[in-house]
Amino acid sequence: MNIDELKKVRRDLHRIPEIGFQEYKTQKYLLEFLSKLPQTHLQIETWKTGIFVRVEGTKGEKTIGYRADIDGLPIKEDTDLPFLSQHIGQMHACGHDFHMTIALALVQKLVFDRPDNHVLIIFQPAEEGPGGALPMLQSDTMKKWWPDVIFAMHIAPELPVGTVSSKEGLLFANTSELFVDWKGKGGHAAYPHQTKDMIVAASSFVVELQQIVSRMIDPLDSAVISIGKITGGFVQNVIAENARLEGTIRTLSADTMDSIKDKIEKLVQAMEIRFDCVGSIDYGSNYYQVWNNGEYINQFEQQMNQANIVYKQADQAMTGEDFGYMVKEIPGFMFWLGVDSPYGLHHAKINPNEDALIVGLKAAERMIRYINV
Ligand SMILES: CC(=O)N[C@@H](CCC[C@H](N)C(=O)O)C(=O)O
Repeated sequence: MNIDELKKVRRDLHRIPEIGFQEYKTQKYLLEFLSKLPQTHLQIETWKTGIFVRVEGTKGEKTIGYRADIDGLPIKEDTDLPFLSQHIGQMHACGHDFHMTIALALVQKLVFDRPDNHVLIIFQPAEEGPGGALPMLQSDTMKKWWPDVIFAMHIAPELPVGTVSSKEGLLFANTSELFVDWKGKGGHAAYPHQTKDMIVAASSFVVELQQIVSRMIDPLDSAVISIGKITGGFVQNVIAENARLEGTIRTLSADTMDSIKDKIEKLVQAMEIRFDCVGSIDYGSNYYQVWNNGEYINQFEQQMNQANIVYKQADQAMTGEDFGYMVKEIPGFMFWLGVDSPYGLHHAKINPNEDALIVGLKAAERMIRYINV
């Protein structure tokens, strides 16, 4: 695909974002694209809303895995792009439209100019939640086509086009979702003493929560607790009987994650006593950290230098990625692809520079053809 074809595919996909495990139109689009390629050395198997694509290598000694995530986010797009999301309230605000486009272009290149090794391209649903990587990893198709090495990319709005970035060891954090439901007693807004106000309980809890990271975690360690959504109540003059908080916890180690969860549980108990209410915690989905293999990061840096793509040393980030489960089981790595957008990941105005599609394709293809397994 040339840049115009890459842009077209990216824009088609950008128009139809779908959240985790509902990527039906996305899967259909991907399958239609793949069905138009010569099928002789191509094997395609669907898994839920995801797809496994295997390109048979000419020598076939090893299998190189490459993973692209395919889901969008429940965000209302706030751009004036002509290819704006057609699904109101859903958006590719994390670059998965880029990731898929590059993966499709990669398959196309590889079927016309086959590599020595086999290649397994994984179109994975539900990266933003509840997580498709772990169940895909455990699937029969994955076991049958198990790769010897695996890698993936993620767009980086803060990096210029022409740049990639990564590091050995920990790249992305351990994550856990956090949902807390509060149940008290509703009533008339003028008679608060007859109620158990869950707006006040939930608000106090959010404020107290901030002190776990700032006062109870070693400042030389790092952690994040963010609440992204609060719901509760029905109308301005009725005290809310229920409230719900939705957030996420990020840590650099599994031990710190356990310690934070323990502190959150104690805080909920304390709030139950203070507000005479019931708090219930659900940790939703948890992602294992992304740990990059040092040997492959060295190779990646060398290959990028030879391809005239600028390689920068990355810092570890508090983003999460269920790709962490894949590199836990299979040696590999993840890297950032510079897309130069003033708005960051998960922002309703993010608009990555499409020139980066060529760079991402070149970087991925180079690794697939030249990685030394
Ligand atoms: C790359 C990226 O932005 N990933 C997401 C993963 C979210 C996992 C889960 N829903 C959670 O919030 O813990 C991220 O927000 O980092």
